[in-house]
Amino acid sequence: MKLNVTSETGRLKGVIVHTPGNEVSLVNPEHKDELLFDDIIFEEDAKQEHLDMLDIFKTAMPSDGQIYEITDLFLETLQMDEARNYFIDSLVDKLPELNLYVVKKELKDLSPKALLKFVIEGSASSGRFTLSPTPNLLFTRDLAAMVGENVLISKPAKKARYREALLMEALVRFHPMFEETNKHVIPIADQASIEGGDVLVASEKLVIIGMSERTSFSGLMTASKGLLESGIETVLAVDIPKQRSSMHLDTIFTFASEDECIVFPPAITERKNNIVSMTYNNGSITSETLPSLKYAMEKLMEREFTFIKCGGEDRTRQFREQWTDGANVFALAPGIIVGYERNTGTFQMLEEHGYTVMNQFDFIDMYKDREFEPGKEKIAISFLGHELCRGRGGARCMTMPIARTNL
Ligand SMILES: NC(=[NH2+])NCCC[C@H](N)C(=O)O
Repeated sequence: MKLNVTSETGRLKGVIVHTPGNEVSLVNPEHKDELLFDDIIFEEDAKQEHLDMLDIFKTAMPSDGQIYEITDLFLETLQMDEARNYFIDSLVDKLPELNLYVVKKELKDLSPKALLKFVIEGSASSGRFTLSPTPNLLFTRDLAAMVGENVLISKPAKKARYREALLMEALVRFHPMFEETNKHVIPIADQASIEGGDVLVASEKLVIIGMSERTSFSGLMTASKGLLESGIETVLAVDIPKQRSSMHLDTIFTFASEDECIVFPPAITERKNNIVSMTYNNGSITSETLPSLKYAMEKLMEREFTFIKCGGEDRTRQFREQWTDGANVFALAPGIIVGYERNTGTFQMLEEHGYTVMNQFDFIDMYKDREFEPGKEKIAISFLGHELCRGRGGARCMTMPIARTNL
């Protein structure tokens, strides 16, 4: 599969996900905050909700579309001696606070499967050494972002996500799937942070990056420089509130179609002069402050945009639905989106904007005997995610698209 993503809404052809496993059952409520979970989640239901979400994807994707489980890709990577050694060395060297040098030899002796289990769940069969689990692996979005044929490997801001990032780095570096892509890695400065949830690929020319709790100024600037050097014409930086509830730009702003976005009004439309556009001129970056995101997008993309309010008009509902990822929809094709069913105010707004609202089971049933072909009809598909949403992420957070085709 050729890896290439030049929009947020082009028809989805390839996507990397992680169906939650035992690691979420290992979250102790005493440590949930440092593990970036706001509650403990029930593994069996979370798993089922996730598998049901994947069934929607399978129904909507073209017949040659592919859904990859990230643990399968990690395992294939760690089966290569060179990759395994590289990964263990970086784990020991880059996370010195874990004192893993003590068990470095033991780690090298583990089978690829046991090593992966140790990294994700935090304990190896010998039980001699334990770490906290990595329950956020579920949010594959944050580990990297495909931008055109380039890949930006995230540098997480939070310790709880460091191990995931190292796995991702080894995956991109060694897995044959990334053989072409790994020649086009956007470099990020040391000690800078940037996470995939802050990177939105608006078009082949325009990337939007959130400056958030997770993406630092230097993360933003080095990523922007790399992207502009790789052929992106403009990067729009969006300064957003640095807070838990909106840790990434995609928690308050996502694309639904080529000219419609779902937005959380208090942090998007009610903020002014928080946008900086950056372009590249003869080796240096030129910047300009712009009054609003809508203004900037309309100017740069040369079309009008409709911003649909997450939660609808009622302010409390806007806040409640943003908290449960109402603004975090994922597009399977332009105007074909999925989001958590509980965000009823958001779905109502989508209906008012011409979307047919359907639940996951009706959608799957409707296309069980025929292939889904995206056409003019806009469809907002709702799915159950009462457990999943407690991890503070929605459909976009749980997906890392690697191939989309523009219709
Ligand atoms: N792209 C996203 N919005 N991801 C959500 C990640 C949520 C996760 N618990 C974290 O705090 O890291």
